[in-house]
Amino acid sequence: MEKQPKPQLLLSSQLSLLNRVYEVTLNGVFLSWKEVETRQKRAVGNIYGPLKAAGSHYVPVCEIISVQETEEECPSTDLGKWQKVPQSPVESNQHAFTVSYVERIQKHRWRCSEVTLHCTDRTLCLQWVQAIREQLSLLTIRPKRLLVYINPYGGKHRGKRIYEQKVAPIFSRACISTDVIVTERANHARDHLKTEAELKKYDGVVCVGGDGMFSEIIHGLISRTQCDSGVDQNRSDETLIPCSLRIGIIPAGSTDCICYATVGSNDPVTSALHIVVGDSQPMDVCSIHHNNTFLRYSVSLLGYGFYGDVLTDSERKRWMGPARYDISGVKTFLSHRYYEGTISFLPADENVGTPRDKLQCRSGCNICRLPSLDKQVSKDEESISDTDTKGVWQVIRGKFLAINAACMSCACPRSPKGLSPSAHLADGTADLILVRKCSRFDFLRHLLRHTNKDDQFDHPFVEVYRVHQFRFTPRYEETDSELELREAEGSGRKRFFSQICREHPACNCSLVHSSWNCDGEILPHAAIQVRVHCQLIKLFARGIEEQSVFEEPYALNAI
Ligand SMILES: CCCCCCCCCCCCC/C=C/[C@@H](O)[C@H](COP(=O)(O)O)NC(C)=O
Ligand SMILES: Nc1ncnc2c1ncn2[C@@H]1O[C@H](COP(=O)(O)OP(=O)(O)O)[C@@H](O)[C@H]1O
Ligand SMILES: [Ca+2]
Repeated sequence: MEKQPKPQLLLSSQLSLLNRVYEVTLNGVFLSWKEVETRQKRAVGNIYGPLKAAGSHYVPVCEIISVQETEEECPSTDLGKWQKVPQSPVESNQHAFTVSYVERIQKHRWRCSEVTLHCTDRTLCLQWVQAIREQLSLLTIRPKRLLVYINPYGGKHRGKRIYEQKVAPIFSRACISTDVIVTERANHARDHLKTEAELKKYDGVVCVGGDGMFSEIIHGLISRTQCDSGVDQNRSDETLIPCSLRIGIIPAGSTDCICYATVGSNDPVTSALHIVVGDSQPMDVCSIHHNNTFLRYSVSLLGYGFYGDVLTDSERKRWMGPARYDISGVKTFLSHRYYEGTISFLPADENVGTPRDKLQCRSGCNICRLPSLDKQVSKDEESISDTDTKGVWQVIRGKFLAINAACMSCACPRSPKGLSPSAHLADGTADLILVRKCSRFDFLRHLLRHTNKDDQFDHPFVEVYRVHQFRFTPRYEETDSELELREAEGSGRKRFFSQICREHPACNCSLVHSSWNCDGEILPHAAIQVRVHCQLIKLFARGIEEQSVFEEPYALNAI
């Protein structure tokens, strides 16, 4: 392996911290402070092992939040402290600066930590502050100005408080200026972004709320971007223009799966810190059309049958807060409804992996770095029968308890590995999961596997495909010729029965329709066409970090 050149040393001094002397060093990559060993301590070190690792701290410059000159503590209270070790020249000083930086704690959460270093004189102190600030100013990926939307009614109605108490102080410490809009109605944020917001003024948009609120933000931003570039969203074959502004999610909703699946936790402070350091995570977006009319975009779950019915029922119980999903989940499970229809899909190349390969998408994911692009764009219905070897549409008919498409894992606290644990955030594909009609007991086993380590796809009634595009037509909307073709395969009695049902859609037979749950919103149509747009948006996130990143902070040989 090629040896990395050592970064240039910028500043190095002996400064004091909690009555001890440290060698403090700044280079273009790290700020480090290492305790200076006294003879007495070295002797202890010989007994218990080297002191170096224990007394050394390394903070990557890109994880420093801010630096400021520290207001002096009252000298009289400090005096005793300083007098304890009077020999050292650094300890008689009163000048100090404080560096705030990212610290990793358990479960992928980040915290803002601080170190205050004391200097012999003010000149040295200012020199340090200036040197660190200069390094921070080179980090041009960091946002300086943000547009914040808060949904005050998301989740447990704590959005405003979460922002004011946990997020705003971090932004102000990082010298980020903000314009804050507390929404007054549903779609306020979407409409404001679409038509009014002066987007040029900002380096990013922050969404304080749940998946539904995030959905509003991306609808506003994507529509605005297409509109500004003259792209017609109603055409399902259009190549959409990626949005340039990044979006930060401060979780304050009910499921918050987009935050959880891109950061690894639902923690407002962690999200705020990912925004401050200027992380960037590209993300796929599905466009959903009904004939040639644009309906919606989706980034997480698109679910017909079970998840559609859970959402429809839970909307009536919004007053319950996040618990509504549990109550509606049990109710929907007990109703055990199945739906008949046809799904056709354009499978992805196998070199992007498969939904069952157990290769999870993590920070710096290789599959997302070289995404598989949907080269064959379907122009119309004809391509369903396209026999081109590059991408052949496949057709599946049947009775389904659930049809789910996951553009990413959809991991959330309810299901830590998610609906499709190996789905990728930015590979240009979605995982299409078909759960065929089965017994209640089997369906329960499948559902419960979302909550433990067992493979939820390892059932004979579950199929999963990695796709670029798919379509769904519920049986009651199939054209007469399609139905006749299918019914010719069945018995005359079945044909008579289904005809009756088409005339009585309210009866409890297999022709009753469900709705699509699209990132927590109900879609008005059951027959839809879906296409994945690779990396259409970017978040202030970096994907879920491997655990070892915080267990062994950084490769020390890079220093
Ligand atoms: C009987 C035991 C059942 C356990 C099943 C656990 C499966 C959990 C899989 C959850 C997948 C969630 C995908 C996220 C969807 C969100 O977009 C949506 C809206 O979230 P929001 O309310 O806006 O935060 N939430 C739901 C529950 O539909
Ligand atoms: N001020 C508001 N009043 C009512 N509804 C709003 C407001 N702002 C946003 N919404 C809507 O609230 C819905 C739920 O928001 P979300 O933040 O996702 O919370 P939850 O996760 O609890 O569903 C979204 O569909 C969003 O459009
Ligand atoms: Ca994807």
